[in-house]
Amino acid sequence: MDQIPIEAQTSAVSAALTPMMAQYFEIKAVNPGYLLFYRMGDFYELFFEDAEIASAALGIVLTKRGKHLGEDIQMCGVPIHAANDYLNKLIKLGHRVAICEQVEDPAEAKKRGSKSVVKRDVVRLVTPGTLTEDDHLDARSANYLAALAMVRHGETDFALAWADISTGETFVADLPAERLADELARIAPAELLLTDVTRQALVDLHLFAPAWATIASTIAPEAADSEVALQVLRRAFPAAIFDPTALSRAGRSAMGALVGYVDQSQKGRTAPLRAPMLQASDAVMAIDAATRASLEILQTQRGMARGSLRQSIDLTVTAPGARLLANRLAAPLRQAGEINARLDAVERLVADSLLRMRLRSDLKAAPDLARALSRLALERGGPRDLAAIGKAVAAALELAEDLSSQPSLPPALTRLAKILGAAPRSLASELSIALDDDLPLFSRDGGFVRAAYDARLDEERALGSETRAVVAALQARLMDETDVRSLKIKHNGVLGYFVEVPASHGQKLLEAPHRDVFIHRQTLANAMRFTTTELAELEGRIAKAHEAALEIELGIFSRLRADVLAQTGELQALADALAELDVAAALAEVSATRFYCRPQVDDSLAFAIVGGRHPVVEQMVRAEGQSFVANDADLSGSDEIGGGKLWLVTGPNMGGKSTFLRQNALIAILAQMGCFVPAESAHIGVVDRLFSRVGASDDIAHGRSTFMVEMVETAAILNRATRRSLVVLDEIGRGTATFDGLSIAWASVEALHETTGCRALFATHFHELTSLAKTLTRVANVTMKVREWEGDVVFLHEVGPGAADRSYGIQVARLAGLPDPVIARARQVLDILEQRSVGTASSKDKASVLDDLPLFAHQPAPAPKSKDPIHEVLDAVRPDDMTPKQAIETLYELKKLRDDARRR
Ligand SMILES: Nc1ncnc2c1ncn2[C@@H]1O[C@H](COP(=O)(O)OP(=O)(O)OP(=O)(O)O)[C@@H](O)[C@H]1O
Repeated sequence: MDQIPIEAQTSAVSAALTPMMAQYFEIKAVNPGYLLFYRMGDFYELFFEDAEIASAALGIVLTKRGKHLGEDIQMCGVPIHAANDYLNKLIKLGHRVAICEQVEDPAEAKKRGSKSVVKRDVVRLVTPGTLTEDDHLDARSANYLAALAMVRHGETDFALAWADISTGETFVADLPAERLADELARIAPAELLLTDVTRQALVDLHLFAPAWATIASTIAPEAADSEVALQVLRRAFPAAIFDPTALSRAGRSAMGALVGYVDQSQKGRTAPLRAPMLQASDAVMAIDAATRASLEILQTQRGMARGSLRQSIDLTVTAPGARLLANRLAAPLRQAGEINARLDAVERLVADSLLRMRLRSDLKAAPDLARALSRLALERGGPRDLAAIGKAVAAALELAEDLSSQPSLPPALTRLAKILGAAPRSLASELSIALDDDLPLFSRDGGFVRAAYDARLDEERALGSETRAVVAALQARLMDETDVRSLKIKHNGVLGYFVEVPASHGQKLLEAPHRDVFIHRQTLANAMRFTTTELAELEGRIAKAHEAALEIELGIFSRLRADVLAQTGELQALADALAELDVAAALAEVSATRFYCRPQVDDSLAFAIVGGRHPVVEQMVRAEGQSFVANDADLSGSDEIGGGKLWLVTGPNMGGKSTFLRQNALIAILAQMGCFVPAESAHIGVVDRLFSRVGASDDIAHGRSTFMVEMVETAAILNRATRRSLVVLDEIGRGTATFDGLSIAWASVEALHETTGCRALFATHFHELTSLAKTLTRVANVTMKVREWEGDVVFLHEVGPGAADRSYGIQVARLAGLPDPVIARARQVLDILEQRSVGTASSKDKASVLDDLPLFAHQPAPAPKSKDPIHEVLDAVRPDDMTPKQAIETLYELKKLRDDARRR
């Protein structure tokens, strides 16, 4: 546990308990639901229940000090210098914190009487959705605050507004109830604001997802009132850039709640929220939460970045680029025109590797402009943020130069070049002239303005250093006068400047004649410290010069800050352009280095992939020195033939079905986000909704079994998929009795084919389903090829026409290490079951055969395997006796034997 000196925490409490507690309760009462960080000297103190919560969460000592209504007051505290870390921990655990500062000098309070309490006020509410500091944020992910509003007028019932106050991005969308879950899964807000009434309505409609409970923050009904919202929004955005009446009532209400909450949390400071972008519901590919999870788009099902699509293709070189890439992956487009415009930019950069390299290298010099700008606007920024803005502008100008010399740029890149070229050059040069190379984090620390930038500042600084020379001269003189050669003038935070002599010389200075000059300050074990009137005077002069210099620096800081904020709009546009260019160059880099191809994207119902690969598994397989087997998929259809094709995929476990299914869904996502795809060629008619259920798992936490989850999700697909959708389903119906499962799978395939007409891949172990291809015209059977070799199964990972005749379940079980007796027994049972189904025995006989099957005790020993040439070689080998040359030759021999066996 962290130990914080208790005396330091408690002295102030016992000194003025009652009036201070009164103040504490007053502040606490207006900030319900927040842990109150109550500033006392160098600590933030927490009391009562807050103290219990914080001490448990942070692992810090809980103390008791003083009494309130006869009860001990629980208390704990965190030191100011470490407060950020503690705050971070609390927010990550889902707490909300009110920061209450002393807002007057304690000396002022004393003037009102010795018992007066220093005035305090809450200066900021810190919640998961309102973070701005780099320490609290993941640089490469957005941090959204969302507000969900409901207006039950029969028109648009729900609207969602969301913003990242660390960058200013703001969005609003009207949403039908059934799309709420999809949108929230896409945006993944850190905090969701809603009223109790809205929450209850969602619960009643069975729309309140359990996961939302952890991010929900309740707001008062007035905060979401659509009329109040109008006023809030008119105050927040100039009429020229945003007209709140253009929003639906629900939209207004959501935006009003969002802006109101941000204002309240920042206590009078204005977050640089941008005019909200209206999101049309048909602009992006609909991908529900289960599909996102199953395809592991932004993170794996275990919540890890490693292994996700995002991690695999994120070659961006800036944090804003990484955030934009994640947003694009989460929201692939639906308009072929827009998709192709993005692809044009990528294609241009794929073709010109020199340009791509230059852009990526120049982009590296561009810091996170949007976040620096936001911190400056919220008065939380320092000199480094100013410098970041200057550097980003300089990088933008450099990039504009790179692009301007290029012939035949596609419109998307021309647009970016134009925005980058318009970056405020004079601002960047002013910032680079003004700011030093080595910068402190806070402006209050001073020392960040370059020499020769401001004549008055130089003067004060010179005065400061001159006076330091005077101190050195004084030291030399005192040395001579006292004849103590080891006399030194030193400085520390407690005493300021002082004269120090070794203890052995101390007595001399306490006596005449020196005692008239030297005033004793402190005696240490081996030194004695003094001051002199002259030294105190000098110290005053140094402090004054330092103060004057700091004041000038702070003046320069606020002027530069104002210059920057005056150009907020232009700088935000610049930040967008930098991020867009980074994404285009990164996607081009992925596409070029991994041999992706440009997909043909149009409004047809095509889905023809030649030589498709799984973007993530391919990387993993390659890392292990193996090669990935490319596979074709053709689900293309047309309205004339009633929709797209449905492929029934059979094959053993581990055969590569899931990989094949997922890779096609991921190829659709990559194409529609504007990236090349891992294939030799791809023709994709825009997919409106993507559904993927691959490897469903149970949801015990929410009381739903595997089978129930699977059925709920299948229902969602059958009800919501359209002819333009792509559906990827794995083993529907496996979680129940065979005949029930088969019937459900059968009926689902029929429904997808007859009613929906979507393009679909349907993997199954029910081989009976493959007969559907005979009756349903757009259904085709494909299978994952395997080869049997000496009782083992070799997976070729190759998709070919036809249906699997066997499941190879027992071979896979053996590979997985099931004990030999169990495997042998399984083979016996399988033989008998297979005989039954072929019908070589009467049913009575079959039943009795099964009854009579010997159990483990009587079963024969597993048949000896035929001699394996590889084992023979291995048995003969004695590594200790081999030379390196012999070893390598043996390795070649083994590999050849394995390859020969495979070919057999
Ligand atoms: N096309 C491929 N090329 C190379 N290796 C592959 C390919 N497809 C799959 N694999 C490898 O095979 C492993 C198993 O694949 P996958 O999980 O897709 O099989 P499956 O048939 O879906 O099995 P299950 O039904 O048990 O989930 C993968 O982890 C991967 O290492």
